[in-house]
Amino acid sequence: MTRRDASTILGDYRPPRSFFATESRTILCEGTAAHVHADNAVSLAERALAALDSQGAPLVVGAFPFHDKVGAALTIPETVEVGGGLPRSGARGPQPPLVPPSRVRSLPGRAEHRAAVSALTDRIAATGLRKAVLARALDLEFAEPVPAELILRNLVRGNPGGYTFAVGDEPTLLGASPELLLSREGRKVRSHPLAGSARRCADPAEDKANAAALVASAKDRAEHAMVTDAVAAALRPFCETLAVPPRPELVATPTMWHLGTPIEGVLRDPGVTSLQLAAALHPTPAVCGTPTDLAREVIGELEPFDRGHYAGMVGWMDVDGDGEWAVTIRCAELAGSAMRLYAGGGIVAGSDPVTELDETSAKFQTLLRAMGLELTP
Ligand SMILES: C=C(O[C@H]1C=CC=C(C(=O)O)[C@@H]1O)C(=O)O
Repeated sequence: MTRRDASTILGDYRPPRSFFATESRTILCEGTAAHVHADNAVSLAERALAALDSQGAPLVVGAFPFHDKVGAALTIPETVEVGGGLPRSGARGPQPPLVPPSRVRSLPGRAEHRAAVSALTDRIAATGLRKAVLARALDLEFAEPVPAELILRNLVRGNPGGYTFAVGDEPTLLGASPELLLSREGRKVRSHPLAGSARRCADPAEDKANAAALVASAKDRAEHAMVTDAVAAALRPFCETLAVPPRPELVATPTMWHLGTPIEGVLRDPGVTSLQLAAALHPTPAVCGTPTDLAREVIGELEPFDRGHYAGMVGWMDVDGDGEWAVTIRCAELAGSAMRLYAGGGIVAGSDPVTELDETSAKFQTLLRAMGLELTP
């Protein structure tokens, strides 16, 4: 493992290398010493640790998809470069030289998404389902191959505080997630569940009013509480102490306001790894729902596309079990000149189809802005 300047590391990223950055750390991985395959998150966690031990490698990186059935592969890289946090301005950087896409298609269409939200609220009223996250995919087709490295640089620059990643090749998973699923450093564990959203506005008064309305919204607080409760319940058995603030705080990203709850715990058994803990949490109701099985079923029925790596987890783990795993949201999969963006929102009793459609449209802006595209999908 080599230490390098964070900006040099970012400059060196190009597919098929893997990149992952937080506020305080930048990681670039190259080559594949070994793949770690598993068909569920729990066995992936076990195999990853065994592979790190047997390879004598510093860390494992990669992404785990939403559905277990897709199967997951993490990579033990041949070389790893690590740096500190990247300078981030929050401003848009130089735009990638992209001409607008020749084709834009929402899956489902806007009217169909509103209809699906209505169908889901009916289901919530009639059954034991309390929440499910309904997503849209946005397919963009360009005349030329899209440069992943330019989009990544703008994602990093435009999302201070985000977990920025680029993993794999054909497709490359790219994104800037605001949500920490799990980090472990020694015995200290952290999670930062987010749920409950409002769009940011250029007009400061309107922006402030949106934030105030979000904090005051009983619907959003209920939607948020389901995630926090699930995360706390999953972590508690592993923890000697677990601090869960009683009320969420307002979290700002450049495109969205969210309700967020910073959770911190101290592990009972220091041998439990970050990936084992992340596997115990995944999928939280921030991307699936409550109860999990009913939500997964209704998502499969109502979403007309495969989530791929969207709504999974992405990150790294070292040989001591320390690591950081972000929830794979505000992301896209890029293959040559074709790109699929994903955005979803939690639906609960009282969710409004038009507001929910607008929320997904606002969430797409993380990627669209990084690509210099002005679209309101
Ligand atoms: C599922 C997504 O966001 C989650 C994270 C924050 C807020 C959310 C919400 O308010 O619905 C979602 O649970 C997404 O961005 O695709």
